[in-house]
Order: sequence, then C-alpha cells, then structure tokens
Amino acid sequence: MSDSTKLTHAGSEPEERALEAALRPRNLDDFVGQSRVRQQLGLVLEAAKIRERSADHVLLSGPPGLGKTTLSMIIAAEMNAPLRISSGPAIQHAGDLAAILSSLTEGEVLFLDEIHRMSRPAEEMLYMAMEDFRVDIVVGKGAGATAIPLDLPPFTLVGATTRAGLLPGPLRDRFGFTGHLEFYTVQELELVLRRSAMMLDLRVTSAAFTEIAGRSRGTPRIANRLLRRVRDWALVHKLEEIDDQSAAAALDMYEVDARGLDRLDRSVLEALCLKFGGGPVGLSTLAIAVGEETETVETVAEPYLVREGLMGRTPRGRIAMPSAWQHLGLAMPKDAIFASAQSYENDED
Ligand SMILES: Nc1ncnc2c1ncn2[C@@H]1O[C@H](COP(=O)(O)OP(=O)(O)OP(=O)(O)O)[C@@H](O)[C@H]1O
Ligand SMILES: [Mg+2]
Repeated sequence: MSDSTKLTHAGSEPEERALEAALRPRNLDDFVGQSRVRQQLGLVLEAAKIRERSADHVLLSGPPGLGKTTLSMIIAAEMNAPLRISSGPAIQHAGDLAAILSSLTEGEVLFLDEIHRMSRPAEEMLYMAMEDFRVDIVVGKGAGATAIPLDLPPFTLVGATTRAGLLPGPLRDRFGFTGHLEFYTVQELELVLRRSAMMLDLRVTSAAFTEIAGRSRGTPRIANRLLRRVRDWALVHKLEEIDDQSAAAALDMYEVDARGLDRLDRSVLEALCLKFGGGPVGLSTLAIAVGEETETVETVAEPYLVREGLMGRTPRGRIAMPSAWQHLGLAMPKDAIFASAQSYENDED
C-alpha cells in the first residue's frame, strides 16, 4: 500500500490503536452524528435501565471506521456494565465461545467484533445463548460424549459487522436492535475533528476543520488520522494555529486531495480519462495501465470512486463520469461515454 493510500483507507492500523482509543467518545452525548441510531439506541438502553434488566442484544453494521467499536464501549459504559471483547476470527471452535459465555457475569456486555467470521458450530451455540441464556457444554468425544446444559446469567451481546449481508438470518433475527451506521457528512466530521483537536490541545480555525473534513471520505477514523498529519506539519513549521491553507498544504503534501482521493485513486481516474478516453474499459486492463493488481483497484480504489460519482460501472466496463473530468481539470471529449451510465452490482468485467 502506498503512503497516501495508508492515510485514506478506512481500516484500522495496529500502531494507531492507542491513539484511537484516546479519542473515542465515552458516552452517547459525545458520539457525533448517526442521530437516528443514537436516538434508538438511547431508548433501548434507557428502557433497560428502568426495567433493571440487561439491554436487548444489539447488532451494529456499517463500513470500517464509522464507530462500531466505539458504540459498543459506550453501551457498556451507559449500562454501567463490564465489557468483554472478542471477535469472530478468534472463535473458531464452539468450545472457545463456551469458555467466554460461561465466565460472563450478570449484566455484562459481550462485544463480538467481525461476528460474520465466526465458525458455524460456534454460531449455533450462540443462538441458544442469545435466546435462552443457556449453552450445552459437550464433555467427552464420540459415542461417550454428553451435553451438560449450563445456565448463563443475563448478558447483552453487541455484535459488529462490516458485512451485514453475510450474517445468517437466524443470527440476525436474534438481535433486538440493529443499528446501521452511515458515512458522515462534512459538517459531522467537522464536529469530530473539533472534539479531537480540543483533546489534542490544538488551535485550529473553522475553515481548517472544513478543509480536513472534506478530505476524510465520510469516515471519522480517516478524519482523525489526517488531523494527526496536519498536526505534525504544524509542529515542524512552528505554527501556533492551523488554518485552512496550512491544512491544505499539509494534506497536499501527503497526496490526499481536496475530495479525499489518494494517489492510487487519482492514477486510476487519470488512466481512465487520458488513456482510455473515459472508457468503457475492463477492470483488468485499467489495473495494468496503473501497474496494480486487479483486486487492489477493485477493492481499494473503486468503491470510493463509485461512491463519489467519479467512476461508473457498466456491463461493458468502467467509465469516467463527468465529475471525474472536472475533478482532474480536464475537458471532457464530446464522444466520451457516460450518458447511458448506470451502476450494476454484478457486471461482467
Ligand atoms: N461518532 C463519532 N464521534 C467521534 N469520534 C468517532 C465517532 N465514530 C468514530 N469515531 C472515531 O473514529 C475511530 C474509529 O472508530 P471505531 O474504531 O469505533 O470504528 P469501527 O466502526 O469499529 O471500525 P472497524 O470496522 O474497523 O472495526 C475511533 O478512534 C473514534 O474515536
Ligand atoms: Mg471496530
């Protein structure tokens, strides 16, 4: 991954976990945006507190970096309950899950990240645990194996997934509340940045917040990451206050442009416009033109370009949309194909 792609991808980097943890909002009121999810979740938690019961199981879905882990911590904090954290990939055997479930205390919040990646037998054990607060612990092997039923204390499962569609129906149905997180608006990201700047003790102008937010691809994780790079710039340049010009200069240097496109995104767009006249061109041809693997172009660059309406997917290949030419400062050729452009979910390359 190139350096600029590292800045703009939404997944988490191991070395930034501690920095992220420091900036996580700790209660629902500090959690910016997602007003509907916040309201609905607030109600679920409030009702549970009044009934003095553990809250219904909660499923959080949405793209990386939008606040699923943060919300799960907030749920535990709001319920005044201890939090246990595990993840789908860590639970490969039903026994792994049994060990976690049987050690839960009353009211505990169990956060299962990437819940869509849990193994099948563990998943089936989870059904019973969620519904009846009971598990069958299997002792012994083969013909002599016996299942010992074990009652569990009431607990709240918070599942997170970037791929809600991959979750089997029976699992999805056992959650009392599902919150789907959406990309943030520039205004919401400005609030995220404002809060982070305060915690980092940085002086930043409103225009600079707007500048950084506009390059953050709708994602708080990216916004905070860009803010840290701008902070470095300010430190080296001995700036007491960060204004929009220095924010723009810093991020230009890191090759994150005004719309949040990184070097790979831009080279894909440039190849599409300049080498292929705006397309349509097959994905693999496009990948060769920019010297990348097809999969990299498809999974790293394409989703954001399509989301931003810069690139279109048609059955005959990828095309540049009018705003792509505009963004690159190029005149669109009269014969460029875009008028009939539509997105197809499963087009052939
Ligand atoms: N609504 C928000 N308000 C303020 N900061 C936020 C918000 N949502 C996310 N953040 C910040 O963004 C960072 C990433 O959030 P988080 O780790 O919760 O994302 P995630 O959805 O769990 O991502 P992944 O799918 O990669 O696990 C955190 O450091 C957090 O501080
Ligand atoms: Mg997470």
